[in-house]
Amino acid sequence: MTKAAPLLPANSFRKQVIWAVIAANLLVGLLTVLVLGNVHGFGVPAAIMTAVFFISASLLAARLLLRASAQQQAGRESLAAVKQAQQEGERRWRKMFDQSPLGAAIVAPGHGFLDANETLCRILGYEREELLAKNFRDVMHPEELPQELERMQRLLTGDAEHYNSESRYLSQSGADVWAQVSMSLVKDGNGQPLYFLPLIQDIGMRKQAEEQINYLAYHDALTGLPNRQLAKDRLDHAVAYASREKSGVGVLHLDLDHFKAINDTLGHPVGDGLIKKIADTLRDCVRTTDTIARLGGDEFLIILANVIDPEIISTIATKVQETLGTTFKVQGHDLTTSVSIGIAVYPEDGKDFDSLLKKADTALYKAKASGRNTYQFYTEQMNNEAVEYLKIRNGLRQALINDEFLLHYQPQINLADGKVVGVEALIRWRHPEMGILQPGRFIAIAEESGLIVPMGDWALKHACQQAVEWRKAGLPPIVVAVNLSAIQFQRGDIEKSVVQALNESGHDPQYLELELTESILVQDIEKTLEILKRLKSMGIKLSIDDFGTGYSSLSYLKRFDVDKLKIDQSFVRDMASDKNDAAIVHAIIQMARSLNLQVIAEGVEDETLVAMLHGQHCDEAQGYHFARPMAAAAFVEYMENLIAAKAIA
Ligand SMILES: Nc1nc2c(ncn2[C@@H]2O[C@H](COP(=O)(O)O[C@H]3[C@@H](O)[C@H](n4cnc5c(=O)[nH]c(N)nc54)O[C@@H]3COP(=O)(O)O)[C@@H](O)[C@H]2O)c(=O)[nH]1
Repeated sequence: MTKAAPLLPANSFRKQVIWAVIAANLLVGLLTVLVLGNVHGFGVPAAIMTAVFFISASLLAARLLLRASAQQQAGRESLAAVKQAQQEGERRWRKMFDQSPLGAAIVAPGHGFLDANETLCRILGYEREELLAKNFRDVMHPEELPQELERMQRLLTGDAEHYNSESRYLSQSGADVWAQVSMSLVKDGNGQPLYFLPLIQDIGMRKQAEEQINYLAYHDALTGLPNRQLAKDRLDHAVAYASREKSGVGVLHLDLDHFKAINDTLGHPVGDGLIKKIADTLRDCVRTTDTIARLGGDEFLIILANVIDPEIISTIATKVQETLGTTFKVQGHDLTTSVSIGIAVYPEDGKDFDSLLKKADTALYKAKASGRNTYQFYTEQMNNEAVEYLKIRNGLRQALINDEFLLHYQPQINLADGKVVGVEALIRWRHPEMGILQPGRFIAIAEESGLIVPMGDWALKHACQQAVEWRKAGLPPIVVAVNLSAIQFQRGDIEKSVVQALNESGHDPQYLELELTESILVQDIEKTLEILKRLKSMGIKLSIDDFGTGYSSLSYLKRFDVDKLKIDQSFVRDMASDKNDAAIVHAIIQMARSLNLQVIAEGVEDETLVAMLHGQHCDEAQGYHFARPMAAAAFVEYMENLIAAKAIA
């Protein structure tokens, strides 16, 4: 607009000239009328006609002149406007180029820099002159160069018009610069390449965030070790490599023994500290080509790649056990731990992560079950056991809902007069597929899952109800002994369960005996003492089961005010042939007598044992010699037979 302003005076001057011409023509017209009319003798009309013609012609000429002038003027104006617009466009483009938040450059088809804006200089860390002295190839990352040149070549050959890519560049200091590039090729009117126009956005922050997210997705936050996802990836690679090289892969599943106790007693920060130290220690046990991963909690995974001699797996397992067997100092605590290891091997035990880990897990379970601090290779036999284990574990909850449990009762005999003084209630499971299962098959699993609590409540309730029914059926009053698990003391409300079982059934507490294991008495002693005191005050009897196999401490016998010791059947069974067992049984009976406790021997299978126990003044006995555990109805029959036999005698 500033350049258009001087056109106006020229325009009005031109109009003034034209109007002057018209005025002159009019004047000439008038003079013509006067001269022709007066001098040459034209008649007035003819003179007027001539003048009118003259004037009209003048006016027409003036109009044409004016129009032509206006058109000429407009042409000149539009040319100037185009020029002005062009200049304006260039100015805008330059401003955009210079001030763009994107790095921009003009690069010759031969890759030399023709121009570069401030942002690009800043992204790459160059002064403008320095950058313009470079070639575009100089700032490309060597690893990206071949692809990037190929893409640019495609623009030159017309195979592509434009491309976007994420590429690495090199900054002036040699650091990697991640950028999003949008590249176009500008051509002239004949389609000949003029220059490349790359627009470059620094995406370093985004890449950093992506890398961080990626790292977290594949690593354990506490130890920095690969997590399960990355372990799977590494195992897949190790298996692919081993398959090409005809070698093996060892998968070692580690689980720390009794780690929970450290967490529970010293707190989670100490537990975490120990896990970190163990992770560091494990790193030193294997080659850099092997993988140590943390699967969570106290579980680790070692992947031994390219195993040529399988012996190496045992060697590493032993090394790991020995190394982790040392003392770790964590927050001022000296901690010792041990580890159980389950091992599966590619290709024998599986070909993928899931099957190898599953088998290593099965072997780990076996290692735990066989006393911990050991390692076990997977065997097919373990698989059968694992399948059964899972079947039982999954079926237990349903068994409670479907009322699949039942109690059998084994008589307890007074050795002095041969009378039945009690029964032990022993649980069984009528499994829908596997038939009647003995407690040895499922009690430990029920303890592990916590289901022993509702199962124990069920046994208490049904044993009390049964005792009441027997009384109603006319049997003499006898004590019913119910086994309790340590887990019922830890996780359940045993006092409430007992009271409820007694109240609901109406059973006399004097005829209820609770069989406790020694492990119950050594856990949370003060709390257990209080509970047992209250139960005893109700008239309930307490016996200690499997006596001799545990801590066998005299102090707790006194403190807990128990009524009876039950000598474990492992001593009773062989006491006739094994002097040591005989001595242990004798010592337990003597100790019980001196503490004024009743004593019962379990596992009595023959008359010789009965005679020996009677001779040593053992109070009671239980075993196959008298009767096997039996169903409630069978017990009624058993008792009626006994009573009838006595009556006849
Ligand atoms: N927490 C709970 N534990 C329970 C419950 N019911 C049972 N159990 C525990 O299971 C253990 C195994 O019981 P079971 O398989 O029934 O075996 C008992 C007897 O059948 C067996 N026994 C008895 N006499 C003999 C014999 O002469 N020879 C021989 N080889 N075995 C015999 O001993 C088991 C009784 O042992 P105990 O309890 O130590 O007296 C069992 O030990 C219970 O701990 C339950 O409801 N809850």
